[in-house]
Amino acid sequence: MSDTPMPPVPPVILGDEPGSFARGVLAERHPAIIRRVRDAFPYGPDVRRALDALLTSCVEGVIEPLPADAHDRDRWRAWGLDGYAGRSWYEVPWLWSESYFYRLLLETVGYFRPGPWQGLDPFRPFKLAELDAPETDEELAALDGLEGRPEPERAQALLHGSLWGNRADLGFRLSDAGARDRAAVPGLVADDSETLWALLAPPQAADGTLCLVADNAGRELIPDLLLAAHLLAHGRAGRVVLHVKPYPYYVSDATTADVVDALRRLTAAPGTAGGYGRRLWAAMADGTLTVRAHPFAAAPLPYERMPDDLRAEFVGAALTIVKGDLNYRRLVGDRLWPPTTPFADVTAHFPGPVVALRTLKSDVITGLSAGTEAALTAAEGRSWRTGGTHALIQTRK
Ligand SMILES: O=P(O)(O)OC[C@@]1(O)O[C@H](CO)[C@@H](O)[C@@H]1O
Repeated sequence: MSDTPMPPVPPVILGDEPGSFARGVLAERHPAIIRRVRDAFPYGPDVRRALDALLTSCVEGVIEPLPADAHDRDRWRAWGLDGYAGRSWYEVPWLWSESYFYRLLLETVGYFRPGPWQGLDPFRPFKLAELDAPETDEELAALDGLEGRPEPERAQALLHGSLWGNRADLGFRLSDAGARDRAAVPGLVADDSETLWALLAPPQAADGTLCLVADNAGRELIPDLLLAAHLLAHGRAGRVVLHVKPYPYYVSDATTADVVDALRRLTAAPGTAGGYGRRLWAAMADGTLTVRAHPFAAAPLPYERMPDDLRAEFVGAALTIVKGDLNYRRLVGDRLWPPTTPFADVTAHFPGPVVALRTLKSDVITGLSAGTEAALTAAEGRSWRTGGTHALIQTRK
């Protein structure tokens, strides 16, 4: 914790401000996602009608409750559903309305219901296209060039692979045609990687558990797994627990099925990548690498409100790495903090040392120096916050 007193806590972000990024996600990104899903599957007339109704509802309607027999209705009620049902999507916390949108989309396509579409990930075609892309082959082939380099250099390269892999967020790309082509800006807006490596220094780190809170599947998850394999192989972690989503979420968020797809992709790859894949497969088989899919991973709430069982897992970890933009919003609180608010202050609630690896794709930001904030704003106005071209590594010991 820093010594300076915390400034007043700003209110949570809502989607009601015209022209705001949050409103654009609700009014434009969500309808675009529904259309893409509708086009990607030969759903029958009932599902199509339901998707059309959801599209209308999420743009101009109100939040509908879950069906009375939904398996997780009580959970969503505990997460605030009763207070928000019947209200406009735009006037409740943005984090909540986004999360609930994905839950309702799964309801609409019959993901949780006994029937032909049960368990079929509506985002799977997009995830597979990403995994099969030639760019993935190129990224895997680049591992051969790292062989023989000193270990710290390889570790740093894999850390950056995992960090910048966070640009591969399909929700972001599906609704922002230019996102893929915009160049990443190599300089990080915050870089605590030295502290991160100190926390993962061998030999002490070799006994510790690393929690890796994953974000996107495919081209983000593969470098996450490569980083995990490297840390295990070099005494920087004794055990890795990979936290994924319990069901499809935010289009490309990783589930257990996506971990398996990524591992199969790796094991089938030639050269160095295939070796990483086989070691990771063996690590899952012997329990050195485990996967967790806690319901709270897809909760519409900040991590400050995590349940005790999940808290206990993070308490036991030597370090937790939290990937991505949404997890960052949940970690620091989905609020328009003054950008110089210390990261250590807003993550003081987190049980144990924590590192955020994130490309900037929403308005939330903390932990910048005044000079960095001023330079970014002078050069780009507000777009540096949401364009996905900047990244950060922030640590709280
Ligand atoms: O968490 P990720 O994959 O890095 O990004 C998720 C994201 O695209 O979705 C949200 C808006 O829908 C934003 O927080 C962010 O831009």
